Amino acid sequence: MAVYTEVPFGEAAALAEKLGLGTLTELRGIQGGIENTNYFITCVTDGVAQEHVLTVFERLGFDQLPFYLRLMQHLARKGIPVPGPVADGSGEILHTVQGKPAAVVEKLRGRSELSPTAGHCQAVGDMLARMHLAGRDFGLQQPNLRGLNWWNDTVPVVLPHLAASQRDLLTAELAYQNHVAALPAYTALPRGPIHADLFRDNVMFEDGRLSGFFDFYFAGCDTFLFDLAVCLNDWCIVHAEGDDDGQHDETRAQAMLAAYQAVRPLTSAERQLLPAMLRAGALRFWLSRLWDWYLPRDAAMLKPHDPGHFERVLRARLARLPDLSVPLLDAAPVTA
Ligand SMILES: Nc1ncnc2c1ncn2[C@@H]1O[C@H](COP(=O)(O)OP(=O)(O)O)[C@@H](O)[C@H]1O
Ligand SMILES: N[C@@H](CCOP(=O)(O)O)C(=O)O
Repeated sequence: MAVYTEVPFGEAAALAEKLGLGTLTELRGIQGGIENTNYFITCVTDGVAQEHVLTVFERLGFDQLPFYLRLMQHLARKGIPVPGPVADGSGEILHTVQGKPAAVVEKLRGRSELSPTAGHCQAVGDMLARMHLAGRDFGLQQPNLRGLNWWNDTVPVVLPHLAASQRDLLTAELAYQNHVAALPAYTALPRGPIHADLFRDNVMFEDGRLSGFFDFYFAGCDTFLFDLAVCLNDWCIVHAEGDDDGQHDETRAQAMLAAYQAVRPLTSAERQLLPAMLRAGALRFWLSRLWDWYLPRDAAMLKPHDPGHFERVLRARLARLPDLSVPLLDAAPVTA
């Protein structure tokens, strides 16, 4: 668990009261997560206890946060199961805790599904496509802050820590992704607000049904295809504790792709660039994990993710392109 900022009970209680949540009775640091400080807060009003999540943002600034919080609000209002941020009396959803930006959002029901079936992947593909459609008329713009520019800036920072074969792979893949970004097909890819980190631990299921997407704090405007590739790389691979080889599980991958396409069919440019985006998704998380690993921040409890996993995923995407031939669908696309 990462608790970078210890929040005094009194300060959390004052915020809860300001937000009309009632009397704070419990403030509990959350297991899991790596980026921000998170607490479950329990508040009581008229004898009824309700839980929310208090997030103190560690890297994102006051100027960047309205994009994420308003996006969550926008999607929640459009029926996408996303935790809505709690506003104060004046409608403000961005707050301050320990001098840092903070938000309080609804607590989703359910739990993460770390060993997903094809059914779970189907549910995620369906909701991901609905989310992409629902985000098309969102008014704020912000780039994916962990996109190509960040990769170009960060690769030189981690290279000195790596073995020669890793340096070669990272450098070559970065060059390839810069090449892809300049292709006309890439420019033609449909774009909009994307989650950009929709891993298994950022989705909740309750009684087998998808109950929500959360952790939008890596979201940004980017290609929908990148978002889908990030999901395929996490939800639809053969997971073997400690020694996975990054290979796709074809059944789950097809389930996710088919469900996504039943809502928003991929364009020809997207079909063409899916393999490149699978590589991009692997590069993105290999790089951020290397960065967290070799340049760690102080946290009360923090378990960095294994960078080697995404190195294996990237090598697997290079060695064998998965058979992700996109099935032709009869289903009429859903419009938002
Ligand atoms: N809205 C929410 N509803 C329920 N649980 C949540 C919610 N937000 C966060 N959590 C819990 O907190 C953990 C860490 O949150 P996460 O957003 O992944 O952290 P980080 O901000 O560090 O990325 C999650 O694994 C989940 O258990
Ligand atoms: N999903 C990323 C890490 C991002 O942090 P989290 O808060 O979603 O755990 C990864 O697995 O590297």
